[in-house]
Amino acid sequence: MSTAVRTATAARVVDAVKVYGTGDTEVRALDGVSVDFHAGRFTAIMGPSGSGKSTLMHCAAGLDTLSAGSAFIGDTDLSALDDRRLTLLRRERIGFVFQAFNLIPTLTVAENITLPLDLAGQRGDREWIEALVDTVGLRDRLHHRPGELSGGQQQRVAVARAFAGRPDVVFADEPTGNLDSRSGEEVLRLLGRTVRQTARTVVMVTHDPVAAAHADEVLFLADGRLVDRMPDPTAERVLDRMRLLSQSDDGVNSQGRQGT
Ligand SMILES: Nc1ncnc2c1ncn2[C@@H]1O[C@H](COP(=O)(O)OP(=O)(O)OP(=O)(O)O)[C@@H](O)[C@H]1O
Repeated sequence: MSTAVRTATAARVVDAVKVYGTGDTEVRALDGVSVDFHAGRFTAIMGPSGSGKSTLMHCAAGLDTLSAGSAFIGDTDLSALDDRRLTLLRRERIGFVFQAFNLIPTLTVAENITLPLDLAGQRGDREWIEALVDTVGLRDRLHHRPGELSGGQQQRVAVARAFAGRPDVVFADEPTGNLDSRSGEEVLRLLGRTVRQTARTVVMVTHDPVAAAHADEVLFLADGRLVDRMPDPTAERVLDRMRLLSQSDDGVNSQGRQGT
């Protein structure tokens, strides 16, 4: 794989609409969202339950398709790709970290880290992978199986795996949801450090203001719309913003939808 040509925007969606169901059961999970995920930055997506966070992430990452609007990875319009090309793009240009670590129990840590590359028939950049192993602090665990590791260590393997192919962007969906606060903190610091040291891009969906505070910027969704952006967040400010959002959410529920 060629080293990616860095554009200012690693991923973006433009006028993104996602509608589930039809008629009475129709849900507009995304209702006209436009957002750039800047290259070399760590962005968190927050919002009340049902606000569209996971839908936005899945559509931006090519795991789901938009009903209207466009999603781009770099300059590639995902809607222009057939299933095969989309699978290749996900494999080669996107990394994923999920709440469940999704490691293969029969493979060693080292084999899990390079699995996406092995599946793609690529050797990968050895120097990069060696540096990643040190960044995640797992050099002395490389020949262990996931079952011999703590939850935090397993998620660190998943983080290394997500970055192994030097992806344009890593999407993380509640990456600390299954971890105690200390291990969660370690994984978040690791994500932040990897972004800063390697100029990679991370987009993370989270419910947790403390987790969001590790990002360079927090985006807030409500009712399928982007309602605010907060650079240089702190947990307190994120929490305050979320409180306001859930209050206005109550207002929307009782008084009908209000303009954003
Ligand atoms: N496959 C689906 N079929 C029907 N409706 C869906 C589907 N996926 C999501 N929705 C609906 O779309 C809206 C947005 O869901 P989404 O999961 O994106 O929100 P979220 O902000 O990630 O929520 P949470 O914080 O609870 O995980 C919700 O009303 C949800 O019920």
